[in-house]
Order: sequence, then structure tokens, then C-alpha cells
Amino acid sequence: MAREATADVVIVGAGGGGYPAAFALDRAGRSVVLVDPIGNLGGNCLAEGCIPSKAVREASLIRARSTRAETFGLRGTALDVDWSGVLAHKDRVQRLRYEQHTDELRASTIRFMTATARIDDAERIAIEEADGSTTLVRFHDLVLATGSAPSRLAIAGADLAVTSHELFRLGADLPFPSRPVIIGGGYIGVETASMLANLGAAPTILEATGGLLPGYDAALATGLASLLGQRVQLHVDALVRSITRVGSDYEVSWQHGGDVHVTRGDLVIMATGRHVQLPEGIDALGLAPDRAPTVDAQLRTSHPRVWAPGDVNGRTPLFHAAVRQSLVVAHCIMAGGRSTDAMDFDAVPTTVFTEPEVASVGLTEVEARTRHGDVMVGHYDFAGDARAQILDEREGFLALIAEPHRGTLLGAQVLGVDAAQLIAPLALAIHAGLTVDQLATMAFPHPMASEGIDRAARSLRP
Ligand SMILES: Cc1cc2nc3c(=O)[nH]c(=O)nc-3n(C[C@H](O)[C@H](O)[C@H](O)COP(=O)(O)OP(=O)(O)OC[C@H]3O[C@@H](n4cnc5c(N)ncnc54)[C@H](O)[C@@H]3O)c2cc1C
Ligand SMILES: NC(=O)c1ccc[n+]([C@@H]2O[C@H](COP(=O)([O-])OP(=O)(O)OC[C@H]3O[C@@H](n4cnc5c(N)ncnc54)[C@H](O)[C@@H]3O)[C@@H](O)[C@H]2O)c1
Repeated sequence: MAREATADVVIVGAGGGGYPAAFALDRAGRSVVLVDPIGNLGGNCLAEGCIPSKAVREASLIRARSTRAETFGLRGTALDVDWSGVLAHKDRVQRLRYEQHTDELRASTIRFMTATARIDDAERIAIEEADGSTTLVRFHDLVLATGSAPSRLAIAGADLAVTSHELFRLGADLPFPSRPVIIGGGYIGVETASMLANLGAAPTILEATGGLLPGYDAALATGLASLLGQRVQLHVDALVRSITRVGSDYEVSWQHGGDVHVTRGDLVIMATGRHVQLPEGIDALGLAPDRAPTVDAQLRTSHPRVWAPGDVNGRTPLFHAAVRQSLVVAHCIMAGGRSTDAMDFDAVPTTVFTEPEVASVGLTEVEARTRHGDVMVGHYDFAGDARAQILDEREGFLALIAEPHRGTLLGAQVLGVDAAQLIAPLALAIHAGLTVDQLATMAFPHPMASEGIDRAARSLRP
């Protein structure tokens, strides 16, 4: 017999889309039930996404820098890689963050349930715990923050490939892949190839479209391809057809035009995108079970008391975007459902943690021209940048795209030194509606790469 309970708000999924709302609503005095089978906060990002992948990447950066030590007048052998030690560092960071989240939960009055939720009817959710017990919770508002999961290609031998989940999960124990074949040249493909190459592997990327990072600004994508291509074997227009096992190796068969090619490796990593996850019974809320719910700027679905922040709505599937959306939802629920806050989807920065880094916000030049006709483009080349010269990482650029009349910033793209940091003030500038004139009259710190923002903006002034 199911137990019955009530809550002001039930939040399904405790990732970046779920837990920030839970804490904000809890602090505001709402009764909150938060449900996730992982048994802790952080969702995919902490379990097998952002955090563990960036912990491994950091080890790879330290090693990559060490191989260039002589440039800086430092002698000695390059660092050897102890892969199990690298994974142990990753696990330590994941555990540390899980402990921190456990403390945060304890300090709140959120009712956290390690369980899977399914929709019972339009007013109630069924929460099923591992011991088989079910609690039916009647809610006023329901937040669906159930995120996304890796998509596998429907090809022969797909099960022979691993995904980022097997690579980065807590306790991951795959042997170091010396010759990984990575299917997909999107975010995960290029980041994983870059970090494994830094650790001594010889990766191959097979990308189905005509270039890396489909959807990104063309100059960023081609710039990355030419630099990453020096360390990683890249094949574009490479449509993967099948995977077979050959002894302890794998063969990946792919088609390029009319030709069929085979690439051999010791691990196949499938990085071909993610699909949204929705709880069972979602149709009882009037939502489609097989596609991302359509949301407005408040993350409200077609049901006025059902909200869908984060990866689940498919709009900007990134952790920081999920967190901001979660807080928008919390503010609107606190205001009794009124639209007192809004998500600015146009100002979400995206960052690709390759070497070199790639980052972007707002419109690309092509998108800006399509929407606004004429645009101004300010350019800064890192070849002349003091910090880039000190680091001996002189390839790359920073571009600003502005509307020609007032000079309002519409977009920014960065390839190279500190791109992942530089994009944050540029996102703020777009969100705040700043003009290139305002950026040109700021003094950014010297000798840091942020001077490039000011310099690119100044290039647009008489
Ligand atoms: C390898 C990798 C690297 C990444 N790196 C970055 C990065 O560097 N920066 C960045 O911004 N983003 C990165 N991302 C993306 C980021 O992880 C996601 O955008 C983010 O986790 C989305 O948060 P979310 O809360 O919407 O969804 P999720 O994190 O997917 O959380 C959804 C939660 O819902 C739970 N859930 C699902 N169904 C149910 C149910 N029926 N009942 C109860 N609970 C349920 C799941 O267990 C999960 O914990 C990366 C992703 C991957 C895979
Ligand atoms: N730095 C970050 O913020 C970060 C890092 C990793 C992941 N993520 C998130 O995780 C999501 C998933 O990442 P992802 O890299 O799996 O997806 P993605 O959508 O970025 O890239 C998937 C790639 O696979 C290619 N592909 C599809 N079918 C193919 C086939 N048959 N053969 C060869 N290539 C094929 C696609 O053309 C595409 O380039 C991202 O969209 C992003 O939201 C973000």
C-alpha cells in the first residue's frame, strides 16, 4: 500500500536543473520533495560529466605544459602518466563534492528521496524507492529536471563502444586507451581526444558532418581543427557504420563519400549526442513522452504548474544554463506562478575545454548578418597578445560582433588563451546590452588575455 504525502513543490532530478531551485524554495519556506536515484546532488555533471572530465583534463594540461618546459628555460623529463592515479584524483574530486552536497542537504529541510519518480496523475507523483516502497506525493508545482542521457547510434556493434559515462563515472576503471577511436567530433569527442592526446594517446575522431563542432562559428571550428589536428587524427564527412571486435582491438567502419574505411583502436568512445529523459507517465500532464517539452522564458511547460529547467528542455544543455534556469523557476514559483524572472537564452556562454579552448556567446557573424543585415566585427589576434606570448600559445583570436548603429554587442567568439574565462564578461556584456564603445572604454588588466576584449572593441572605433 502506497504512503501518501503532500508538498508545495516536487522536484524530479537533483542535477543543476533541480537542486538550485530546491534550496531556494526551501529557504523561502516552501515544503520541497527532491527525488533522484543517484542519492545525491549534481546529476550527470558530477556523476560522469563536467566535473570528472575536467579533473582528468587538468592532469592532462599539467603534463602537456611539462612537455614544453624547455621553452620556459626549465629542464627535466616530461611527466609520466599513472592513469590509475589520474582516475584517483578524479574520484577524489567527485567524492569531495558529494560530501559537500550531503552537508548542504543536511543543513536544509528539503525532503530528499533516493528514488525514481513517475507521474501518477495530473496532481500526484509516485516516488518509488529501491526497497520497492512507493510514496504518492500531491504537489502544487512540479519541476521536471530529469536531464539527458547518452545517445547510441543504431549500428551493428554499438554495444562494443563506451560512452562518457563509463569513462568518467566514479570508480571508472577502464585501462588507459592508447589508440581510442572517438565517434563524434562534438563537445565530448574533441574534449576527450584533446585530453587523452595530452596524456600520451593517439586518438582518432570520426565526425559525420563536414567539420568539428557542428553549429559553432566556422572560424572557431576550422581554427580548432587545424590546431587539434596536429595531435589528433581527424576525419570529417566520416559516417560511422559498424563496430567489430578483432582480438583485443576494435575496428570501426566508416563511409566517406562512396568509400568505406576502417580505423582500428583499443577503445571505441561513442560521443554522438544526448537525448532528453522524461519520467514515465508524463502524458498524464499533457506532455509528449518522446520529446523535449516546449518551455517559455520562465521554463513553464504547456501545463501552468509544471516547469522543465535544464537539459530536459533541450535548449542550452550546459550545467551553468541549467542552474540559472532552475533559479528562474524557483523565483516564479515563489511569486505564485507569476513571471517575475526570465531566462536569457541568448546570453548563455558555451565553452569547449580543448587545447586550445573554444568559447562563444550570442550570435555568430553569419547569424548576426542574417538577422541584422550589416554588422561590425572587431578582431583581436592572440599572436600579438602579451599573455599569449608569455605562455607561447600565440594561435587564436577573439572576435566581437556588434550591431552597426548603436554598437550593441550581439556575439563573441574566442579561440585560444583563457577562452573559457574570457567568455564570462562577454556574456555579461550581451546580457546587459552593452555596446562596443563601453567595452572600449574599460581598462582590463595587463598582461592578461582580457586585454583582447578592450583591444577588439577599440578596433571598431575611429
Ligand atoms: C562528459 C560530459 C562533460 C560535460 N562537461 C560540461 C562542462 O564542462 N560544462 C557544462 O556546462 N556542461 C557540461 N556537460 C553537460 C552537463 O553535464 C549538463 O548540461 C547538466 O548536467 C544538465 O543538468 P540537468 O540537471 O539538466 O540534468 P542532469 O545532470 O542529467 O540531471 C538529471 C537528474 O535527473 C535524474 N532523473 C532522471 N529521471 C528521473 C526520474 N524519473 N526520477 C528521479 N530522478 C530522475 C537523474 O538521475 C539525474 O541525476 C557535460 C556533459 C557530459 C556528458
Ligand atoms: N564543455 C561543455 O560544456 C560540454 C562538454 C561535454 C559535453 N557537453 C554537453 O553534452 C552534450 C553531448 O555531447 P556530445 O559530444 O555527445 O554531443 P554533440 O551533439 O556535441 O556532438 C555529437 C557529434 O556526433 C556526430 N555524429 C552523430 N552521428 C554520427 C555518426 N554516425 N558518425 C560520426 N559522427 C556522428 C555529430 O555530427 C556531432 O558532431 C553536448 O551537446 C553538450 O551539451 C558540454
